[in-house]
Amino acid sequence: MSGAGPVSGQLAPGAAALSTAVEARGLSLTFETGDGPVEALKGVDLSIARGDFVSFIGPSGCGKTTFLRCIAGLEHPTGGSLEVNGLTPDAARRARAYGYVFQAPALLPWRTIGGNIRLPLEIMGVPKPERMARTGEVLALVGLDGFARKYPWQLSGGMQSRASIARALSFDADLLLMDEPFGALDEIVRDHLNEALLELWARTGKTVCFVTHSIPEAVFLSTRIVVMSPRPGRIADVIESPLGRERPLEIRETPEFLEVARRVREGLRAGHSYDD
Ligand SMILES: Nc1ncnc2c1ncn2[C@@H]1O[C@H](COP(=O)(O)OP(=O)(O)OP(=O)(O)O)[C@@H](O)[C@H]1O
Repeated sequence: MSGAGPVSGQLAPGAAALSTAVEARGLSLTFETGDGPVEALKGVDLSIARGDFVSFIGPSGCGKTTFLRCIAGLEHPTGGSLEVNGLTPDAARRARAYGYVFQAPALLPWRTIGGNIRLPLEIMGVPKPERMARTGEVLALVGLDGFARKYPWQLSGGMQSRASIARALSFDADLLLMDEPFGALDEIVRDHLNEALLELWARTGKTVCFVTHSIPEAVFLSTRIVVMSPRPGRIADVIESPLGRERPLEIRETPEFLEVARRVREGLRAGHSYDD
């Protein structure tokens, strides 16, 4: 993803001095269901530094999406504490502290790509000239210059993913929450978007929370990998990546990379993740 220069970071009021983007202490969320309580998260302790790229990996139902939704203020924890840029998740949401990229691109089919990207800005009441300028900037940032007037159906799956990332970047939040954004794409497109995402992260310095089911994707992208296990949803391991920030795709064949992948796999096994 190339084109525009880095965009100015916009933080929640008072957040500029903070070095921590997300701070969870003893975080729990139990859903009351017809079949009884479901402990989607239990006793989660995690501190995410600003500028980190943190991946969440674990089997279905271990609480990855629930944790992201708690950060976004879309679910409310039933225990513990959670701060986002030093604010409660609700206050952070109102301060537009994050951009959210969903599993599917979820672009409105009746709006052009530019129209989709501008939508959050329209809702925020950003003046039209600024909206147009921002749209151009973020499209360039994800490598989609010249596609503003196209409709979603005119773009490939990979380009739609880029467009949904551009939409999440439109109001320049310094935290990007990404819930398995590339899960439905073929491997070659996914490789390409992984490289593009790393480049974007390097250019913008944003904090990224990224959910994935793929060990190689988690290891390739992250500065830290959070391995989760289910029933109850909790953190089984947190792995600090020894890999540098410069990461060509070939790094996946190096002994260092394979060693991190092995540790992630071990963490998944220790959580009995794929055995039951
Ligand atoms: N709104 C809800 N009501 C009841 N239970 C829920 C709700 N949302 C999630 N759950 C349950 O909470 C647990 C954690 O779900 P969550 O979607 O966070 O897992 P996940 O790790 O993201 O899974 P996946 O990899 O399949 O997306 C699961 O058992 C799920 O069924």
